[in-house]
This record gives sequence, C-alpha cells and structure tokens, in this order.
Amino acid sequence: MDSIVTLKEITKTYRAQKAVDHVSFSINKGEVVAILGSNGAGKTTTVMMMLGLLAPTHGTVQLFNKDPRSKAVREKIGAMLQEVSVMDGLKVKELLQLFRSYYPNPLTVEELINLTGLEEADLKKRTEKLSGGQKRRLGFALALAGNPDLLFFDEPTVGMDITARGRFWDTIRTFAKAGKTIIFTTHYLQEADDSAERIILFNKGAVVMDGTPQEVKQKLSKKSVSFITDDEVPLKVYEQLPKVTHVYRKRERVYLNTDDTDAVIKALIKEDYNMSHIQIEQGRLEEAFEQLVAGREVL
Ligand SMILES: Nc1ncnc2c1ncn2[C@@H]1O[C@H](COP(=O)(O)OP(=O)(O)OP(=O)(O)O)[C@@H](O)[C@H]1O
Repeated sequence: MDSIVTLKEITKTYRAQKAVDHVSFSINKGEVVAILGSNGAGKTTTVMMMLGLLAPTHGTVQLFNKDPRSKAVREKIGAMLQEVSVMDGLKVKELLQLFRSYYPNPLTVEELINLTGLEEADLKKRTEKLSGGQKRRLGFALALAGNPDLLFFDEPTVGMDITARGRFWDTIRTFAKAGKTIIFTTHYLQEADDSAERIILFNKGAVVMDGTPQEVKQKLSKKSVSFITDDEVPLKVYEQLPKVTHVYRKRERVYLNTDDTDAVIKALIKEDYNMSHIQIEQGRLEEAFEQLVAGREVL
C-alpha cells in the first residue's frame, strides 16, 4: 500500500501541556479518514502539523515521503482550515485565479463553481463582502483549486446549512471516487460514520482508536440497563452486581453497562431496588462516545 501520510511519534507541547502526545499513524492513497474527537482533543494541532504549518515538538511528519513544507508536496495538497481568512481587496474570481496559478494542473473556475456551490454572481464580489456561508464555499473552492491528490478539512461543515453540507459531501464522494485521499476532522461520530471509511479517534491528545466505522462502533458500543430512582444507593453498590462492567448516572437515570442485560435485570430485581422506567439499550453509540470524551473508561 502507498502510505502518503506518515506520522511518527509526534508530540506538540505548549508550555506544560501536551496538545498532541506521541501520535503515530499512516494513511494510504485513496483513504477517506475522519479524525474524530471532542473540543481540545488535539485534532487541529495534528492537522496543522500534517500541513507543515506547525512544527512538532518531537517526532516527524511526512507527506508523499517528503517534508510537508516542500514545494513538491505543496503542489499536491489542498486544505480548508477552520477560519477561512482570505486576502481582502481581491475579487473572488481574482483570488481563485491566483490560487490556480500556484498549481501545475488546476481545476477551471467553472469546475470550482460546480463543485462548491459558489455562484457566478459571487465571482465579482470582493472577498471581504462575502457572507459567512459564501466565505466557507470560497474556502472550499480554494482547497480544490489545484486539483490536489490529498485534501485536508478542519471541521468542514461547521457553519454550513443543510444544502451546503449535502453539496460538500457529494463533492467529497466525487473526489474519493477519483482516488483522492481525504482527511477531515469532526466532533460528530455520526458524521464520521456517514462519510469516512476509517476513523482515527483522538482523546486528550492521543489516538485511542483507529479502525473502520464498524470497528469503532463495535468497540464503543456497550449494552446497558438503566432506570430512574430516587434512592440514594451509592453507584459503587450497583458496581458489585454480577456482570456489571461500569455504572454512571445521567440526571435522574442510573446506567449499568454490561454484556448480559438479562443477568443484570435479574440481579436488580432480586435485590429489590427502587426502580422505575427500566430501559434496556443495545449500545448507544453517542452515549458511549460522550462517556469516552468525558474521560470515563468505556473501552
Ligand atoms: N497556540 C496554542 N497555545 C497554547 N495551547 C494551545 C494552542 N493551540 C492549541 N492549544 C491547546 O492544545 C489542545 C488541543 O487543541 P486543538 O485545537 O488541537 O484541539 P481540537 O481537537 O482541534 O479542538 P476543537 O474541536 O475545539 O477545535 C487544547 O487544550 C488547546 O487549548
């Protein structure tokens, strides 16, 4: 397999804090990869290091087996970062032309319009006059301008309405079919599941899972028995019940994670706890994800 992104033991430290901590992975040509994690997990810092815009404190990053800052690499990559900041004073068309001129085989302005939802009328506008949504589309067009082999998107769908989101993912699918490699960050497990074939899950600066959406969901998924109670039974007591792997409370509801919901229900009834609204869940992914990012042990 052709590895076109290779991170070896990268760490980024800000004063005493490790924003990214010994992260290693490679990405092969043609993969669509979601870097998933909550706020502050280290996603943006990792993307910035992959792009060569931030130097790792330790470790190495290579794109196409080269330094990400080299000209040969620059010509093959495109990126849309969280804050789309573009040069003021230029018209949209002029900026697109300028970006196109940096690359050996750029897409045409017409192709960029069709792929991103920018409108003909937007081309004549000065960039500082664009709305937030139009700026996002321009950022998307600038990322695609060079017809790059490797694309990075940091939280691409933030601030996009439903139509813009749909168009964005359609275009990503088109690029993926053409064999391009795509890396995007997201907070949302659902978005990663819908759009990526591989999820690299970050938590507190480290990679805690790396696999297909199916694999990640299987690992995260936990069955649970939950109920509402106004008893003051300490959670530790429920933890002692047979087959219970983890106990937590969310508002008035107590959750008991287990692989054997029947055994747990039998034990709860035998102990005659005060319970109402008993629910059996076969692994709520978003819930497991929330627990993981809240620092609880779910793996
Ligand atoms: N320039 C900086 N100086 C100091 N600390 C920083 C700096 N940039 C990021 N950090 C810290 O590094 C950690 C990781 O931040 P990062 O932006 O990479 O996370 P993220 O996963 O992209 O989060 P978000 O989803 O909120 O964008 C955070 O704790 C953040 O406060």
